[in-house]
Amino acid sequence: MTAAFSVSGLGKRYPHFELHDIDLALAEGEIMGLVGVNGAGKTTLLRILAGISSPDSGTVEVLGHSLPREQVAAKRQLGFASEDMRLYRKRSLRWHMDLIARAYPDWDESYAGILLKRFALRAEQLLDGFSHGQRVKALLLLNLARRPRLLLLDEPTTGLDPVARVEVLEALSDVLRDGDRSVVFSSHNTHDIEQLADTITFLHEGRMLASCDKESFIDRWRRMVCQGDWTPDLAHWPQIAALRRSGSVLELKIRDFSDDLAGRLKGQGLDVRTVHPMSLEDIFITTVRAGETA
Ligand SMILES: Nc1ncnc2c1ncn2[C@@H]1O[C@H](COP(=O)(O)OP(=O)(O)OP(=O)(O)O)[C@@H](O)[C@H]1O
Repeated sequence: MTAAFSVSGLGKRYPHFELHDIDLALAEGEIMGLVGVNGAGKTTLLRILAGISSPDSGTVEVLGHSLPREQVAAKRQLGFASEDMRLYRKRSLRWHMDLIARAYPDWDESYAGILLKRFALRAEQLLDGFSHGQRVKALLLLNLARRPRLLLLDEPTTGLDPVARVEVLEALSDVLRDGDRSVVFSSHNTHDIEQLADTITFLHEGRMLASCDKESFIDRWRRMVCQGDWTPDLAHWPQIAALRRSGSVLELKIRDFSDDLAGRLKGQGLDVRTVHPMSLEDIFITTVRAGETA
């Protein structure tokens, strides 16, 4: 299968930040969610994939095109939307739609019409009068109606009200209905990522902490509530990513969960009372705090 993108040994240095040695790929037809705290490097990675910024090391291939050499061909087939992108405030949305329709032969006017209705936008209104959420939706419409094979979205749901958020998430999942289109989006909202993404990538301080398909990701983690005394030996168990004590009750956050764990903990004097799945948010916070790979 062709990769929507693949990067290898990717590095980018800024005076106070470095993206370190990222190896990452996404199969066509899939959605990847990028999770990371402020300043983790999500935008930096997206801008490199969009051909807006060049890496200092490593290789980047987007839709079979090697960047930066073949970036014109790649850019024709990818869409990139981020909050800080400028639209012409004194022009209408219709004016922007016509501009993009002239530049991109794959522009789909009937899909643009559907999105206008879905996002409740008025094509003739000047961008000047758009609210933040309407601008986000306008930017998405302009990108989605181009029907790009790869859509790169930097925090597409930030600042949207709950209804608008769901509309945007639904529009994104619609993108994938027709086959080999792919999406990479960043978000602080792990619920959005959990809902939409096939593959989840954690970035922290410019490093990739983890990347894998959502089901395996969530399946690897558990929260276990145990009764008993903590023994120093347990501190060396790699599966225990976090511990909270309240009297004789211990709450353990477990990575690489296996069914034999309860028996092994029993051998250390801990009775496992309950075992719970963990949300993506909990997994992310635990991973970042543990400072290790998920
Ligand atoms: N052009 C630049 N010059 C210098 N430093 C930069 C530049 N662009 C990004 N950085 C730095 O790189 C780091 C990562 O920024 P980036 O925007 O990629 O993070 P992010 O994960 O998208 O964060 P946020 O969630 O806050 O948007 C930050 O410390 C930022 O200051």
